[in-house]
Amino acid sequence: MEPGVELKHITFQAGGRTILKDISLSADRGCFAGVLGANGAGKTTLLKCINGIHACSGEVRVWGRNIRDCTEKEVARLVSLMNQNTNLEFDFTCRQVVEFGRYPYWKKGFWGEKGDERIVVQAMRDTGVLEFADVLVTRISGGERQRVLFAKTLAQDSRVVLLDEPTANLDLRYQRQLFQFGQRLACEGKTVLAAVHDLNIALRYCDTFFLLHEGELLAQGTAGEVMSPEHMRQAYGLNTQLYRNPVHHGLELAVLE
Ligand SMILES: Nc1ncnc2c1ncn2[C@@H]1O[C@H](COP(=O)(O)OP(=O)(O)OP(=O)(O)O)[C@@H](O)[C@H]1O
Repeated sequence: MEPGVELKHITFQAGGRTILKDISLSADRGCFAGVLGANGAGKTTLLKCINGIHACSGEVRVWGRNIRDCTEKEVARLVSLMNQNTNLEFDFTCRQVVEFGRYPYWKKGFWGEKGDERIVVQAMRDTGVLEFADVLVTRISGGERQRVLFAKTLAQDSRVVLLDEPTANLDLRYQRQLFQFGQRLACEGKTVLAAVHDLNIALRYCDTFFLLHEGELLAQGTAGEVMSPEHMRQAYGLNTQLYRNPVHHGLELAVLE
């Protein structure tokens, strides 16, 4: 079985600079991967190469298909991206935003396929935003908007789910809920990749890690393989140590200075 996401020698250039340099990686179906790296390391750019927003050199394969051979709607059925900077300045209701997640399944000009309403309502219920369904998305808080965007991502029901700093505006309870959803999607067999700054939340919920540094893939694999003191020093300039949390017994990363 081919991996959920496979990148072969991806290079991306913009503004006269090479932002991603010869990246090859593979993420299995059913894995929840944390994409790590300092500010500017290339995490967002990498996610945008996977869903084809950025035209890069090399090969991007999703569920065994080269995304260059797919139509826009085929790509959207294969990959969804929850973006940290999605512009929601238009006067759509929260329900309409979530309904847009069903766009890849719409027949020409048709809004709301049969069965879509059930999927949309379920996604809003799961993310706790059903009560805002008829409220304009410009009238809710940043964290509530983030949850509406996640509901849209759930409604899109793609094989691969890309989350770019998905918990940036979320309180503790919804951060946990979102990562638990990531795990659930992976258990359903999807491939989930999340760009994350909070390494301890990544350690708690992700099973695979990719560490970027200045546009290059520094390490990929388990927490122990990726978050070694040498890699963390190189990527973040910090002395760190992985240890087992005595309360929940999972791995955590301590910064030693
Ligand atoms: N379209 C572009 N044109 C020029 N430079 C770009 C473009 N997009 C990104 N960059 C640069 O590429 C580098 C990587 O950006 P990217 O947003 O992928 O980093 P990141 O790891 O997601 O960072 P952060 O953690 O701060 O969100 C940055 O130095 C950024 O300034």
